[in-house]
Amino acid sequence: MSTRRHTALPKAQILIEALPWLTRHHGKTVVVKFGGNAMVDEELKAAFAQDVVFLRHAGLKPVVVHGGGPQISAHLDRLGLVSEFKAGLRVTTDEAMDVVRMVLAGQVQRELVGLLNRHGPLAVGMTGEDAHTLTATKRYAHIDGEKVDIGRVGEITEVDAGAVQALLDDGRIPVISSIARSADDGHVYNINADTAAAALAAALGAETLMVLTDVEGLYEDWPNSDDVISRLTASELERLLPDLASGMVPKMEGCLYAVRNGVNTARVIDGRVQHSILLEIFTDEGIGTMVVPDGAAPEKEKRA
Ligand SMILES: Nc1ncnc2c1ncn2[C@@H]1O[C@H](COP(=O)(O)OP(=O)(O)O)[C@@H](O)[C@H]1O
Ligand SMILES: CC(=O)N[C@@H](CCC(=O)OP(=O)(O)O)C(=O)O
Repeated sequence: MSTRRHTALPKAQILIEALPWLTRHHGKTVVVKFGGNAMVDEELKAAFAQDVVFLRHAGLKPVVVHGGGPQISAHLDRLGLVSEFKAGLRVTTDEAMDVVRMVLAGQVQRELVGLLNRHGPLAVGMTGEDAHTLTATKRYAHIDGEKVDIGRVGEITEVDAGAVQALLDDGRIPVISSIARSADDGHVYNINADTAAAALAAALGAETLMVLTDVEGLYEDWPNSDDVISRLTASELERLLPDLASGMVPKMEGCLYAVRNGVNTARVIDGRVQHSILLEIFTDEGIGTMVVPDGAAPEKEKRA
């Protein structure tokens, strides 16, 4: 008797390719930073939510930290307020801080929670203010050796990951806005979302920090060529940092901080590619740029 050919066989092969990655990541915490520019397309947002829920059902513990730079700028613009960035950070007046908080916690975070919860009672939104998750003091920008006041922008001084961990232990998906409580004056601070994600990944002892953005990864010679660096060590990244342009600076500083503080890999991946998270975690190829600690053995890496 001849064996019947099943047309669905390739699907089984795809699932089997994911098996080693499923085994490797089972029970591990993955912090995913969803950026403003990767977040403006409705289909991409829905696919992002599917990926995160997939991770959760595959036995990983995803945590979402989100930005919303373009959404904040659009709202400020509607109010007739100008957006100014210095050294990649938004100059945040007291008035702008109210808008940042309202847009991140009241709009962007709510939308992400809603998209994730289409798939079940999983996501719980919070900001870094909640349960002392993120505490910060005033941060200054350093431009050409000068200390510049950029308003209510914070430098994270302490992370208490207890509330986030409790949500993970309860099987939830925490969705966190990048706002911190102030250690010094009872108000709140605006934190770059890449920086917030890296600090949380380290505090949670995450396996991976994954930063979604609107480019393929870290370009070797931006903007002159589109060669993406696929893997680099912490020391190699440290040497590159002074030459990076503003948008990439907090991302790569965050990746460096994460791998220097116990996170096994930090990746920058293209959020414009549908299901980029699944491609990165569950396929042999992987996409984007991966940062590893110095001396990391290739077999410990996800792409090995
Ligand atoms: N070496 C580099 N590789 C890739 N992108 C770079 C590099 N240097 C600067 N950039 C810029 O950084 C941008 C990403 O930062 P940003 O716009 O802040 O992202 P997001 O909104 O996702 O947080 C890219 O779109 C690109 O214009
Ligand atoms: C201090 C600072 O610059 N905060 C950012 C916070 C949001 C953010 O980081 O959003 P993206 O990840 O989309 O860029 C801002 O106000 O735009």
